[in-house]
Amino acid sequence: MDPVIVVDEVTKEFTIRRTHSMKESLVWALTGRRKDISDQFRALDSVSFQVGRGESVGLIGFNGSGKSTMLKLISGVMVPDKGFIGTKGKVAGLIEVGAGFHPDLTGRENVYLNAAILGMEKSEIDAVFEEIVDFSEIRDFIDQEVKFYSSGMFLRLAFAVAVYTDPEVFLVDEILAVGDEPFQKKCLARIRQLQEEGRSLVIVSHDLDMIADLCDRGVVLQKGSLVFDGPADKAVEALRAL
Ligand SMILES: Nc1ncnc2c1ncn2[C@@H]1O[C@H](COP(=O)(O)OP(=O)(O)OP(=O)(O)O)[C@@H](O)[C@H]1O
Repeated sequence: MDPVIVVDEVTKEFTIRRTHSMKESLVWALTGRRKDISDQFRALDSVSFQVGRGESVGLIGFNGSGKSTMLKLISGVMVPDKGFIGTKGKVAGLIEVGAGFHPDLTGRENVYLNAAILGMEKSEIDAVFEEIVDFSEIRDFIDQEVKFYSSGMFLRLAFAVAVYTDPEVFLVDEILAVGDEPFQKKCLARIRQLQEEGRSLVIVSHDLDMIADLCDRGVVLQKGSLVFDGPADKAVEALRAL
């Protein structure tokens, strides 16, 4: 396998800030503030897997199992506490829809901003701008500030920008959740096109039938640990049996 993503023994912990009673805080202060008063929560525990060039991998698991955290680590918006993550080629993602969008800028300005963040030159963006707008089908709103967009309109523009930036590796988290049915179909068709072009995909979704249909492989996370890595249909069976 020619890996484009390597995840090696990756651990990610979050600090949970909970409220403490007066007594707890007092005891903590009087005992010399020795023990850390905040709790550590391990969202990912020594997870390892690889994604090969041209492969489509579904990342599945119940709520809170660590899927989105894993995608954020692969995209580089978060860093692991332990372990190593490596990627090859341009990675584009649809992780938190609209996260890279600035609310006070228009759709048009955000397309340029996001595409530039994803490494495109202005001339390259000019060349695909019309296609991005056509794909998103929100031409009438492209010069409106995005703070007035609906969540579906955000998704449309964010998905269009991500696919037209020509990524080697495409990361998608619950892509279809807020899009209407015609747009979902269009996104799926575009994803299949990326697959045919030999791009690598990592998809997070609770739509297990779609994962089984769309992906070659499935990785199952349970409470932050990898519990299955194999053919997508078998991964879905493994998750349903948990
Ligand atoms: N920034 C953060 N600070 C604290 N805890 C976090 C943070 N991000 C995620 N977590 C915790 O890590 C765990 C894994 O979250 P994550 O979003 O990766 O799960 P998920 O598998 O994508 O869940 P879902 O299917 O519900 O979207 C959860 O318990 C969540 O509360």
